[in-house]
Amino acid sequence: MELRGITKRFPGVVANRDIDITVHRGTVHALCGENGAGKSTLMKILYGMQKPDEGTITVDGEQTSFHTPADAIARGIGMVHQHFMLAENLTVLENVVLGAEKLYGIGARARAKINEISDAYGLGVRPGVLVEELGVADRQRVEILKVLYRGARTLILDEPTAVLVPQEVDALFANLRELKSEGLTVIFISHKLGEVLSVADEITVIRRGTTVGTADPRTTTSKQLAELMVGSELPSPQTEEAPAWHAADTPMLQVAGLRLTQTDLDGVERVILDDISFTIHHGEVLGIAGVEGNGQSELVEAVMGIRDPDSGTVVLDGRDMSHAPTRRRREGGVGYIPEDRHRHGLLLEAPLWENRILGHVTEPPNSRRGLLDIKAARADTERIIADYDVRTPGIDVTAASLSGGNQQKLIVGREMSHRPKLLIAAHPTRGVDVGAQAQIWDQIRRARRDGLAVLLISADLDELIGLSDTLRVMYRGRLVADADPGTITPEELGSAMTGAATGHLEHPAEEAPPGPAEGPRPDGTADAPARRTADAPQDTAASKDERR
Ligand SMILES: Nc1ncnc2c1ncn2[C@@H]1O[C@H](COP(=O)(O)OP(=O)(O)OP(=O)(O)O)[C@@H](O)[C@H]1O
Repeated sequence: MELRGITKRFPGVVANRDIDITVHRGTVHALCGENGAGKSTLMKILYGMQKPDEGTITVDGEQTSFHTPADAIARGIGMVHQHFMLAENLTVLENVVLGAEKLYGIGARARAKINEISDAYGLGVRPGVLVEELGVADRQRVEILKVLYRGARTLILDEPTAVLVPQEVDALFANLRELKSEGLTVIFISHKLGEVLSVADEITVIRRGTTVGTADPRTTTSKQLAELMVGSELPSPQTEEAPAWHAADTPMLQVAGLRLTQTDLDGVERVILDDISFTIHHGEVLGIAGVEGNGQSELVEAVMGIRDPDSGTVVLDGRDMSHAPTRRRREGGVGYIPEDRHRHGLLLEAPLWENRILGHVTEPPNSRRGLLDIKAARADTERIIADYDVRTPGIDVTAASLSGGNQQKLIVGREMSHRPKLLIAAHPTRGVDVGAQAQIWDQIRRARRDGLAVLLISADLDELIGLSDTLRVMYRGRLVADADPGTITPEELGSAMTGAATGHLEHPAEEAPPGPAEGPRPDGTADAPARRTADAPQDTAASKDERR
């Protein structure tokens, strides 16, 4: 596939400027670049979601132009989005055939085809299972299978490893190698440079909308790749960890006996949060590790007052907030970086300066003596954009027009600007490039030294281990084990999380091959002694068979 001279302009921004890329069949091709470099725009063009202003796309020697994703699919190009688009209450088979009934029907032929594809690429997908019973990694495989079922020979994956634990990443990469060996082509976007180097055959680097070069993963280091991305030597490759840090004894957040149940459509009651209790002290980061879907999101929403638990208490800095609305909790000093930035973090169609006010209407500098101070809010938006390096043509563009990573930087900047006492941070650096990630980590560490308490949820285990003072594992709505962030490795933590969570599911494809070397941790260490878990009941992550 050849892209030549691709240019795409948006008001005030040239997202892609004369981009050239050649992707060879049967390879894994990675696309790297800073937030806002133009990667997603390029992939959207390739998938028919956006039309380039200039340039040509040639597939198998034939020049093509895509007007819709259907055109791209017809030419064998499929995309797996970061947000999975599966219907939970349908089976794998139903999800796969939905909208593609004409291909192999909806019965035995479709089932046979799914099994055939699954076997051919070692995906281990079973057509009869309900999607709601599947973990994140399995859902991703269903999404991949869905695209293959429609005849894709080239797969575009948008940050496919963002939600996976290390073992699942290894398994995904094994799948990608399998696809490649069958002559399929994979193009993927990732900010995790260690992973890029371990799986890609070719790397194209985009900087400020232009291709600045290709890198050979066999001879390039993460540092060199990052420098190619930013266009200069990295000022400091690693974030500086403060000297040994001890949190104060004063509790900032006390959660006790939190229980949340939900009744399914068929009347069955499911326990989402089961007797959750913990305390976070002033200056303490409590990290909660768990495979997505084990109650972490609901816990965050219960603490924020977005969800009403059945019972339990939430005490913030000595004040009972158990029944307080979200706004009062925020005014009580809670900063919130939500998991879903589009649903809870931003007003996508509003300009950046209005988004800067969002959730903080009554606080300075946004308001003065009860009145909105738009001038001050606008000026502060400019400041956040400069401080957090949010790449945008201005503060009057909509949040929707920012790249994903830049949207995230805006949210982090907004929440940190109000000097919260407690920060509820769900995946605070998801989609953020390596440079900005280090900056956000530093911000959180600095604020922690001034007493900030943090409830941290993250699928990035390096981040979770690197930032947390206390680490707990969540499984099926319960906090089942403690881990020592000082000694545990991401692989061990990943095992603790997946071992419990997937113990009852079939995972043939998760037999990971000898995987590529993992990158270093944020604190610079590579290996650590065995995991130490405490107070882990018998049926917990720690004691279950970790690899099925
Ligand atoms: N619909 C749009 N309207 C206006 N500007 C846009 C639109 N989509 C993207 N842009 C701009 O184009 C540029 C490239 O954005 P893009 O999303 O392609 O970056 P990216 O490399 O994928 O970044 P990230 O790593 O943060 O996802 C950015 O400056 C962004 O603000």
